[in-house]
Formats: sequence, structure tokens, C-alpha cells
Amino acid sequence: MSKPVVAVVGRPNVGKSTLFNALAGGMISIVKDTPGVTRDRIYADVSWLDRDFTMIDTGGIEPDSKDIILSQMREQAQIAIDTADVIIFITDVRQGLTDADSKVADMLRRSAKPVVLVVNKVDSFEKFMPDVYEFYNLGIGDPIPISAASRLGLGDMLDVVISHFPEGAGTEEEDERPRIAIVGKPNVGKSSILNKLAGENRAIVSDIAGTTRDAIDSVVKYDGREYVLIDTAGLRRKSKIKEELERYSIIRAVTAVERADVVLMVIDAVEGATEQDAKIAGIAHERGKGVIIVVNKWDAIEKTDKTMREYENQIRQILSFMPYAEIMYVSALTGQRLNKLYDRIDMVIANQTLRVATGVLNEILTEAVAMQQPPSDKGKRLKLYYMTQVAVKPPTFVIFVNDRELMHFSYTRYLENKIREAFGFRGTALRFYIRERKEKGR
Ligand SMILES: Nc1nc2c(ncn2[C@@H]2O[C@H](COP(=O)(O)OP(=O)(O)OP(=O)(O)O)[C@@H](O)[C@H]2O)c(=O)[nH]1
Ligand SMILES: Nc1nc2c(ncn2[C@@H]2O[C@H](COP(=O)(O)OP(=O)(O)OP(=O)(O)O)[C@@H](O)[C@H]2O)c(=O)[nH]1
Repeated sequence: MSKPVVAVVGRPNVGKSTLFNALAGGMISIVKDTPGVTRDRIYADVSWLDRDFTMIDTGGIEPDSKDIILSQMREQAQIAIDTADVIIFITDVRQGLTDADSKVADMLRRSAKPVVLVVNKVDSFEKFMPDVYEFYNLGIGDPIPISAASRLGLGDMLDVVISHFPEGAGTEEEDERPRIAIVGKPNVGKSSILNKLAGENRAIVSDIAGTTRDAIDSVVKYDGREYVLIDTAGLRRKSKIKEELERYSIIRAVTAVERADVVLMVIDAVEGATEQDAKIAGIAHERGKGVIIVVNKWDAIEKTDKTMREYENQIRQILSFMPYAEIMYVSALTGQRLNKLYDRIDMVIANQTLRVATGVLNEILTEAVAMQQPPSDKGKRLKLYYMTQVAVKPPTFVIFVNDRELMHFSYTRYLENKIREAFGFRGTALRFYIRERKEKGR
């Protein structure tokens, strides 16, 4: 099972950003007094008591009038209902209970998703607890008092959140079928690709037990093998506001990538790769998923014998953090090369699950060290003792050294290249952990 998704819903200014920052270590966004300024904070990875989950903020509200706030909160709540395993509904003890809160609570209650009702800005339990009880009136369970700003009550809140996670979430998937997510900016052709792949080869639809999110996925059969195409139908939202559309595509990508083995990162050939593409591709990279960059609408551009090379250069430059990603040029319109995607997916899965024997790894390590001297600092030189692969999906290596401080990023990169020279690992990120070990007396 994939990592659970927790969505945060709440009115402007109740403290969503502050909560995000408190849980995600202060790296996500800048909290300001102006409502609606924190556009960029959309998702964060959170760990609590060995449970990992992804928190998404469905917000992004620009409050103008009461009406707009309510309609935007409904929109947020709907996204949360469509994507999340657990919903945190956050309210503000100082603003008190509002009409919009009650309406959104009704909507959440009807969805039958687990909802955790949180009352923020309870900086003093003594002073504010009587006001907290008022929130029982929402009829969605016990209000949990917190102060996001002073980090009070967050542990109790997280205990309740993780108690709602589906059984077995975050543990190894039993289903062996490759799970494919199709992500990208608005309008690049994600639905067209999904429909084409599913339409022509669909074997069975919606036969997957598990979370409600799984229910809309399709299973396709190609060449005797089955693949699960992850659908995010509920999130195919239309909006006139560009920022909102981009936000939806990020939320859509985060929730789909979470459940995927291989991510098809779709780029529009007519536009070429953009910064927004890099943001979305970054989600798959951070999570160590297999990645195939799918350049779609290949039918729609003028081509010479240099075109592919030019595209590749431009894509490699914008998505420079994932040189390992495969690139394919397709057209959902004509179907060109779409079926070839399956072979590529198989290859990426094979690479994601490849295990290299320790003996072979250490031969590579010895040779690499002989060819390029490890870095040194203040007369102390990095020594590399031993390397072993500890995990797959993505392939993860631990390198034992004398002093972690001496292990430069560039030397890790050099070793990564040596491993890739030997084994390829095309289409998947590799992870490296550097551990210190006391020098052996010899
Ligand atoms: N007293 C008190 N103030 C808080 C607390 N948490 C947040 N605030 C304040 O509430 C204001 C709004 O906080 P934000 O975290 O930006 O709220 P938000 O819900 O993300 O707002 P939007 O970006 O408009 O959606 C800021 O001035 C915060 O300092 C709290 O626990 N106690
Ligand atoms: N020429 C050409 N047009 C395409 C191709 N694939 C999709 N389109 C067109 O691009 C537009 C967007 O396609 P969609 O499949 O809806 O794109 P999407 O990424 O799912 O869009 P959102 O759901 O809005 O994010 C439609 O008008 C498609 O007909 C292609 O391969 N070639």
C-alpha cells in the first residue's frame, strides 16, 4: 500500500501554513499576516511514530467576500474527499464557529471519509477550552485543541490522524501489477494518453479492492501482462485562474505519484519543457519513483532529423535533477509509439527492483577509488570501506566511510555514475546513505 494522503481544509487565516510549517520542519512556506499569500505551500512529507504520510493543502483561497469563501471551501473539501485517506478540518477558536464551517462540516460528514476536527490558536487551554466545546456543534466528532504557532497539542492531533489510516498502509504492496501514474501540467494530454492506453487494451475495470482511491483505477492488459493505470478523475478540475489550475495539477500529481511504481511525466511537445514541468517531475524524483518523460503531441510539430536531439537537450537542461529518466516521443492523437511505452515501463520496473550483489558493488567501489582519489580536508582523507545495497524501489545503497563530512556530493555522484555505467538503472533514481564506521585496527 502506498503512503496515506492527509488533506487539510479550512478557512483563510485559520493557521494552515503555520501548521504545515510546524509539521514539516519550517521549510515549506513563509507565514504572513495577509491571507492567501502562501500559494506555493501545497504538500509536505510528514512522519509521526514511524508512520509516513503526505499532507496536502487543498487551499489557495483568495478571500473576497463571504460567498466566495464558502464556494472555495466547498471546492477544497471536494478535492480532499476525492484524494485523501484522512481529512484535517481546521478551525479557529478566535474567529469562532462560522456558517461556512458548518456547511463544510456537513459536506465532509456526508463523504464518510475520516475527518479530524482541529481547533487552532488555543494558545492557552485554560483560557480557551470553554470556546473549544462550541465546535462539538459541527457534529463531526471531538474537537482537538492545538496551537500551531506554539506547537501545542500537535502530538495528540497526529495520534488521531494516524489512527484512521487504512490497515497496512505504508507497507509493501501485495499486488504485483505495475502501477502507472500519468502526470503533467494542464492540457498536455494526460487524459488522452490514459484513454488511449486504457481504451484499446482495457481488460477489466475497477476490480481492485482496497481504498476508495483505488476503485477508479483501470487495469489494462498488454502482451499478456497486466498494468494498473492510476486515475485521478476527481481532480480533473476546470478553473479560469492559472494558479488554481497549476495547484490542481500538483495535487493530482502528488496523490497519483504516491501510489505509483512508474510515473509517466507528460510534456507538451508544442511548448517544450518548462519550470512547471520541473516542479511536477520533482515530485516523482523526491519519492524515488521510476520516471519516463513522455513528450506528447509529437504529431503537432515540424520535425527535422535534429528535432529529437534538440528536445532531449532542452528537457535534460530543465529536468537536470533526473538525468536517469527515459524519454519517449509519442502522440496520443495518432497513437504513435504509445504501445512502446509498455516495454519501457517493464524495463524501468526491472531496474527499480534490481539488486546488485555486495561483492560486485565492492569491486566497483575499489576500482572507482583507484581511478579517482577521494576528497580530503585539513589533511584528512575520505576512506571508503564498504558498500551494500539495502533496498529496491528505488535501489538504495549504504556506503560506510571514515568521516561523513568528507563525503562530498560530487564524489557520491561520481560513484553513482560508476554504478550506472555498470548496471544502467535507466529510469530510476538511486539513493545513497553515507554511514560512518570506526577505522578497523589492522
Ligand atoms: N495566536 C495564534 N495565532 C496563530 C496560530 N497559528 C497561526 N496563527 C496566526 O494566524 C495567522 C494566519 O496564519 P496562516 O498559517 O498564514 O493561516 P492560513 O490558514 O495558512 O492562511 P491562508 O494562507 O490565508 O490560507 C498568522 O498571523 C499566524 O501567525 C496559533 O496557534 N495561535
Ligand atoms: N495534436 C495533438 N493534440 C493532442 C494530443 N494529445 C492530446 N491532445 C489535445 O490536447 C488537449 C488536452 O488533452 P487532454 O488529454 O485533455 O489533456 P490533460 O493533460 O488530460 O488535461 P487536463 O485534464 O485539463 O489537465 C485536447 O484538446 C487534446 O485533443 C496529441 O498527441 N496531439
